[in-house]
Amino acid sequence: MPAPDQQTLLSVRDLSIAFGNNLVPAVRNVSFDIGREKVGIVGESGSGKSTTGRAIMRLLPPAARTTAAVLTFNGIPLLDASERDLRKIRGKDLALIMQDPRYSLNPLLTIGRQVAESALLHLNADNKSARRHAAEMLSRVRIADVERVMGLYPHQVSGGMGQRVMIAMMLMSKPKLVIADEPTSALDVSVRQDVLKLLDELVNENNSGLILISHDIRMVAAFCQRILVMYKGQVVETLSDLQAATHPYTRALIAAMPDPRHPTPRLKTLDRRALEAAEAGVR
Ligand SMILES: Nc1ncnc2c1ncn2[C@@H]1O[C@H](COP(=O)(O)OP(=O)(O)OP(=O)(O)O)[C@@H](O)[C@H]1O
Repeated sequence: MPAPDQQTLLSVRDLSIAFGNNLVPAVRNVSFDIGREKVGIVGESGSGKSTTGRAIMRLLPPAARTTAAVLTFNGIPLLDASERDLRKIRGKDLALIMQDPRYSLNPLLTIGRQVAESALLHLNADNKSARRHAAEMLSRVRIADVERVMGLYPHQVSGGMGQRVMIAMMLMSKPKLVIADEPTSALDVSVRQDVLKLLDELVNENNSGLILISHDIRMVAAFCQRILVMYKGQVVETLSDLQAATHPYTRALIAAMPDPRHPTPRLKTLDRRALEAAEAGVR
């Protein structure tokens, strides 16, 4: 019997997704398992990372045709689940943190009200204890002056603070699995590392699984035990150490990201021709 934290939370086998009449699928035969561990999905823009994350949440638009041999979360086959079942899973056991808190927070509700609503919904709390849970969770994400911030509207807080609020809301229910889709790319560079560290800390504390989606392979490597590299909708390589990268696309991604230990004046750009040639050689 595997140790509890090795148990599979999410199983994905041969996940493929096509949009509308497009013959080329945006995601092709993606397979992986994840337990209570941190797994990164990396790739350039358009490689299919977000579409994969949204398919797991069952949040793709109706134009998306999703097929999979297996897509189960916590033993529940997600493709067969009703909208009612999905609503019970989302936000409670399976949480999504998106790129830009400005679009994920409700502009019409104060921060305090929306964080408290998350407690009302997922912790079975009454109004008074929901507000207390909200205040506790906001201090947990290192927001100083919680009472004042609870009275503010989303447009009155910075991007970094907005993302802390999102993290507080999403992690309130101690979800089994968190999907963070470019959680810091809309934020000022100076606060990115702090927000990631905070997310990492809370995921560790709750013993949740994490799927961290990003184009920044070095950043993902700093937080995740395993990295899936996506290229044109497929997983081309799975790594636990960047040094072990063999696929030319992965190497190109690594070379295209700044290494803080070895700053260089110019970064390499992806060499499309070499990649296409390598791909043709594989076929
Ligand atoms: N709603 C949609 N309708 C049609 N095509 C879509 C839709 N959503 C995504 N796609 C297509 O699916 C492919 C994969 O997009 P996806 O957003 O998953 O990539 P990504 O790797 O997450 O990139 P980014 O980092 O830019 O979000 C792209 O070719 C995109 O145009």
